[in-house]
Amino acid sequence: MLKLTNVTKQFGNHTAVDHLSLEIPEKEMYGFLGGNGAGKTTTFRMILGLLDSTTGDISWNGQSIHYDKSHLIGYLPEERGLYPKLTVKEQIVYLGKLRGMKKAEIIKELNSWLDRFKVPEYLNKKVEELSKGNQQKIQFISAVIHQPKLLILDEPFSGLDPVNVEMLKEAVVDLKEYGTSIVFSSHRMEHVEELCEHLCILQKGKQVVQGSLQDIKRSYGKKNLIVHAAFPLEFLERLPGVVGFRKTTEGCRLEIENEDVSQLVFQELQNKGFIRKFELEEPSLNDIFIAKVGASYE
Ligand SMILES: Nc1ncnc2c1ncn2[C@@H]1O[C@H](COP(=O)(O)OP(=O)(O)OP(=O)(O)O)[C@@H](O)[C@H]1O
Repeated sequence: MLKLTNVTKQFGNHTAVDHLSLEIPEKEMYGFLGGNGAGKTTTFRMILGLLDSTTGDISWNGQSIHYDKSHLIGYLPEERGLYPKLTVKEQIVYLGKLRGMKKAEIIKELNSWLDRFKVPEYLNKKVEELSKGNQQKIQFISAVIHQPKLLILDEPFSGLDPVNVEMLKEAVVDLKEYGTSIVFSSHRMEHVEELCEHLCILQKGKQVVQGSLQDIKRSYGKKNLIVHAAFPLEFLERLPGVVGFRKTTEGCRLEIENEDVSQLVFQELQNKGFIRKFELEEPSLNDIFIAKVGASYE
């Protein structure tokens, strides 16, 4: 289990990470969210031992994490860094050996990943000859080749087409099922919503939301109401309890204070004309993210 207790990182007077505490057990994918500059990469660097925390403690199964534990950890950084002139094989063999693996073992593992990603022909290609998306697959392989117990993925799906996103998602879910603890950062809320049971949202280094996805949604309270109708719906905006209104091609999407407000909306719609859809929805993670940090996303 990865445990961060009251971790703070200061750069001069600037507090990049402010009393961060979290726990990530085995077989768990933890969503780590925040706008630009929120402190995600700084946290990852502290977990990796590349930066020392100013105060607080980071431990893996009860022991402090040091840089010499790097074989335990796999890291896919946001800024990709492969050697363009090396072939895929040379590259991964080099990185695997740094993590204490034997050449034969590395090649076996690499071939199985290349097969899985449907690119076995890339084994002897230079990295610079591959498309950006395929380089991304190789970078992913370089992060998992040594079967790390803890995997840190910073924006793993950026730059990938939808087919490859699905392929990588399946790989990540399998690693989780296999027992890996995964920390996953993304600006794409729907990916986090799909993959993570627990998450936190950072703003200016502080956790403004944390817990299970289900509890976070429940405690947010507000719900969305989708209405499709054959008559104008603007009047709904003025009803008490309706806190947001967005016109859509087929009707509108309301944000309501709580689910009881849907009764009132339903009554107001009756006898006004044909209603094709009336549906109460949980708030999306995107709604919650925008409500909590939207004003200062940049
Ligand atoms: N080495 C450093 N020296 C000084 N300030 C730093 C350093 N590294 C990060 N910061 C500052 O710490 C804050 C957090 O940065 P960090 O890179 O961790 O954010 P992030 O959440 O990863 O953002 P993004 O989503 O844009 O990658 C920012 O205000 C940044 O300017």
